[in-house]
Amino acid sequence: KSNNKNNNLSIDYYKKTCPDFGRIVREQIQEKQSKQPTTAAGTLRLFLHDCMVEGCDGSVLVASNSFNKAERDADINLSLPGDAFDVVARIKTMLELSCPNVVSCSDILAEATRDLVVMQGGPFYTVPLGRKDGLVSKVESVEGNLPRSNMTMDQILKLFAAKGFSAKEMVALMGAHTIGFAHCTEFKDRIYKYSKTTPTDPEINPKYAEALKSMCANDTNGTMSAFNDVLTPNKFDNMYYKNLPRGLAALASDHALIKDSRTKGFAELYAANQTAFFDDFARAMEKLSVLHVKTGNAGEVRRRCDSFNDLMT
Ligand code: HEM
Ligand SMILES: [Ca+2]
Ligand SMILES: [Ca+2]
Repeated sequence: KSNNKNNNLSIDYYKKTCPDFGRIVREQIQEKQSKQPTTAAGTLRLFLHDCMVEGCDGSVLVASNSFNKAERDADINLSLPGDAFDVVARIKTMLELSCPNVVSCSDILAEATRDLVVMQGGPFYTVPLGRKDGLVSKVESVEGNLPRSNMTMDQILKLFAAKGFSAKEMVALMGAHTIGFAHCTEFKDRIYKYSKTTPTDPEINPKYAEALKSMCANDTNGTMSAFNDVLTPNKFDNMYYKNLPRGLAALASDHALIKDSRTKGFAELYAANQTAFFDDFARAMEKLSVLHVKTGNAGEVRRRCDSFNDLMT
């Protein structure tokens, strides 16, 4: 059952016009994820970055051109991995062969994200379909709509509240960090210049802090990264929450979940009860996946996911 009504989306939107939609998405994500195991986490983050800016409308997929500097060029989006964009492009190519000009890129991203979460062991949730792709993607729209690892919990809660998410839903969504990476730049202040008296946050597990330091010391070109869940980085489970009290979170924003009375109880609940986490994560993802969706004439079905159909807009 969907929490969101009146958005004109439906589960069987492509039933007549593109009956193989679900199968094609599943086949492509399985092939891609088997070859590039970072695809799932990258795609889940790409989906978040799409939905939080202008809604789930594929605006993050558009590449900049001479007429327009797009969202992709915002500094926070530069670390989105190419494999995530690639899996969407591959699905689009296959769908254009099967049912040309029918399936939107925003629907592809929403469905692929869900299937990748399931493939990594996470919960199934329904993805209603019929999103149209947005006609706007501006680099300036990004700032202020996406969370940063150096934000206070107060700022993070406000940001998610502005998109309609409760503290509990936000904590459940953060469980996405049970898979994937963070680059050294995102946590180097916590290990090298935490305070005047101690360079390293004493709440990071000391052995883990040493491992992070020696890894990031070799980070000459900014490519080194740590798992957001160091124990089960490829498995979608509730380990991320169990890691928090052990000092095994690299990102300050992850550790902050157990430092704030508004979020701590939920993080403890999900650490103790994976079923509760899966249920709440699934409902929160359903909600995220219909955030400010565009239907009818408010958008288009892009021919290519990385450009608007009218190249001069
Ligand atoms: C307080 C809120 C959040 C903050 C501050 C935050 C911040 C970050 C940062 C800094 C990274 C590392 C990016 C990099 O260095 O490449 C990251 C990765 C990731 N984030 Fe979040 N995030 C938040 C919430 C979420 C939510 C709600 C989701 C999804 C529902 C999500 C999904 C992911 C995933 C899957 C990755 C791994 C990406 C990869 O491996 O390529 N995050 N996040
Ligand atoms: Ca968007
Ligand atoms: Ca995990």
